[in-house]
Amino acid sequence: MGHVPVTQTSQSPTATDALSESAFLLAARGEPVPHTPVWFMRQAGRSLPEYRAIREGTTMLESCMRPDLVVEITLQPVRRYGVDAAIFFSDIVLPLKAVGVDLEIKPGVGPVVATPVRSAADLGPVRPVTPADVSYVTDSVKQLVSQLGGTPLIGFAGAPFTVASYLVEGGPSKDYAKTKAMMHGDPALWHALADRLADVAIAYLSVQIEAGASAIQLFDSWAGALSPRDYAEFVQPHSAKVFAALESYGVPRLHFGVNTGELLGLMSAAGADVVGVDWRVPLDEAVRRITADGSSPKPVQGNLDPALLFAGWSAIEPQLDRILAEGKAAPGHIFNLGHGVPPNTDPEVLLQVVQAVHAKSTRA
Ligand SMILES: Cc1c2[nH]c(c1CCC(=O)O)Cc1[nH]c(c(CCC(=O)O)c1C)Cc1[nH]c(c(CCC(=O)O)c1C)Cc1[nH]c(c(C)c1CCC(=O)O)C2
Repeated sequence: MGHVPVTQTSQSPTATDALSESAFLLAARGEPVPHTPVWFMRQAGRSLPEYRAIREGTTMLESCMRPDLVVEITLQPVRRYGVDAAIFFSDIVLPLKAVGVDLEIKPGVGPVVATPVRSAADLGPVRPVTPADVSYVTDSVKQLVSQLGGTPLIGFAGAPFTVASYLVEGGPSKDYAKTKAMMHGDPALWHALADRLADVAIAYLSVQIEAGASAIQLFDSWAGALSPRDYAEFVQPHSAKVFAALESYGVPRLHFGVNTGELLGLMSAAGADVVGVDWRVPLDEAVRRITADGSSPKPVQGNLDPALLFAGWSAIEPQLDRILAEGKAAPGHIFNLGHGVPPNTDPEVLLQVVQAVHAKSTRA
């Protein structure tokens, strides 16, 4: 797809400069930063009382389709924590719901699909969104970009493997047995499904970028269930298609999965500009793995173990120092957790983390 680079026509020149020079975008480009930027995966959500209040009586997927709620929920953690980026409030299964795939998000469980994909006939409903299917996404992103000013908005989508796992298993899974059985037992069906899901991600991310998102993150949360060999054969080409299709927009492309220590090099090579790292591999070691094939180092994101948020400040603080020191091995470091904010996290602890990372990393 040939794209014209996005220009933020709705923004004043000053706001556009502030955005482009924001700590998050500087770090994502591997340029010097005034301080290490911080945001948290799942920063909007159940850990915030103001989120629980506004979500009352509305299902997760309904909320994603209402710009008033999307805008407010996306801004809540920016206001409360002063994070360096906002992440769009949506879900990885929203673009499937928007084209009529019969699914819901069950509270405390996750996405549940009515008719799991078992044969080529089941692929029919799985098609990319058009902008008209998700006009509420365009509306929400535009409102957010104008309200956020110099704070970047991260758009996101689920990567083909992670979204396929919900479609094939019918819901959350521990072992991904049906997904792996399809890959190896019916590779033609697997590749047809993953290729469609690449197109789904491309279409959904393009809508967000064209509406003004400053960066995108492709979540392959569950790819860590795969061996490097299976990842390379069955997943990497499809994720690579997504990154390649978005390249001409010129926005940073982040890539993240849990338990992906053995896959960091392959996920980087898929075309990520910034590689997300969970807590299992230190950031300096992550840089070694990303560059092991001879490629240049690139910015990394991570990697505080979310469990540490419950350990008390005297346990957290030395970890921040360690992570900031190890992050210096990369040309850019975006501070984050190694996975999402747990629902029972004390918001005060997250505020303390943001302020401490900023204070410790501010250039004299
Ligand atoms: C695997 C995955 C999903 N969704 C997502 C992923 C990839 C990120 C990851 O690895 O955590 C991505 C996602 N989902 C949500 C966001 C919003 C932005 C943010 O990070 O703050 C993002 C980036 C909102 C949400 N998505 C969901 C919630 C909880 C809904 C609620 O409040 O009831 C939120 C805030 C639901 C959801 N949706 C999904 C799960 C596993 C769940 C949790 C189920 C539960 O424990 O209730 C699928």
